[in-house]
Amino acid sequence: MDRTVEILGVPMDLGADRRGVDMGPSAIRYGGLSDELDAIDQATADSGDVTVPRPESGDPDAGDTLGGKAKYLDETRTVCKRVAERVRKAHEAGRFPLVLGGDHSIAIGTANGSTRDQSTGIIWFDAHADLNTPETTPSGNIHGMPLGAILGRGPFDGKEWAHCPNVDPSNVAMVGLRSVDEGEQKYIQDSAIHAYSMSDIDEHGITTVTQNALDAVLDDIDQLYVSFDMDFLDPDEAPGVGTPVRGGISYREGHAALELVYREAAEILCALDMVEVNPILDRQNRTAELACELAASALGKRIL
Ligand SMILES: NC(=[NH2+])NCCC[C@H](N)C(=O)O
Ligand SMILES: [Mn+2]
Ligand SMILES: [Mn+2]
Repeated sequence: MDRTVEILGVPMDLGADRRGVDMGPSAIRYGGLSDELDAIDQATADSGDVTVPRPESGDPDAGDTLGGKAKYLDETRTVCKRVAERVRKAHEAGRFPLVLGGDHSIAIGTANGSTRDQSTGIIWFDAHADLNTPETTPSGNIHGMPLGAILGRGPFDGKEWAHCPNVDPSNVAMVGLRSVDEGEQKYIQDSAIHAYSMSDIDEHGITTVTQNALDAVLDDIDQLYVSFDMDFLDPDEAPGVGTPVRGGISYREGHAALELVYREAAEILCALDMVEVNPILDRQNRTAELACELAASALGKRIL
């Protein structure tokens, strides 16, 4: 793409039970992200990391919980506002933000920094729906809530740091689902959001499903934001993630999905995040290296 890609790390692990995803941005950089992007002549600028409070310095259950269960909500709000601010500045400078996680709660920041005044579609590649709220969450972990927050579900409604009014559920598609909680299932049934599970991928193949997801959201939007949770992939391929779920996407399917996103929507892509890399659970940085390769596919890398 013509725009310079601005790499922004968010060493955040307050939204997940398992520690370690805070080291994701380092592992992805170490895994060769800028080399991968150099190789496709993609200009990059690394603007370092957003400051994130350490879990040791806070109490998960202290402070605001939006009337339900939401661990480290105050800290998460602070981090997401910082991410949004940095992402907004990247847009103002004409750059394309590539946000490295960190747990998936940081997507609240990417979305809020990207959708101020443009109607935005989202493709959410993930084993999970991440549609929970403090009222529906089984865990209290905010990385299970970012899409719920962005869509203003339940107590997130109208919260300025979280809810993105320029994202309509009918312009959001989730791809790769295989672990969905009861409250999430209800929202999927009752709202206009598009949901594609692993069963859909079994039946139709990743290319058709990704194309359907794109067709479903590309109507009437100015721009497209892609959020990529590494647990979309099968744990055999991506063992270094916080919440692995068997039965996921293969190596080639991962690339095929993102190559298609680039082919169909490069012009209107506005931001990408690569999240949930947990180096502690990884095997010789394989998951982080895969995240680098996949980011390159999303940004235009081709085999031939
Ligand atoms: N971004 C993720 N890996 N999310 C996992 C969420 C797991 C579960 N649905 C929860 O809400 O706790
Ligand atoms: Mn997930
Ligand atoms: Mn996720």
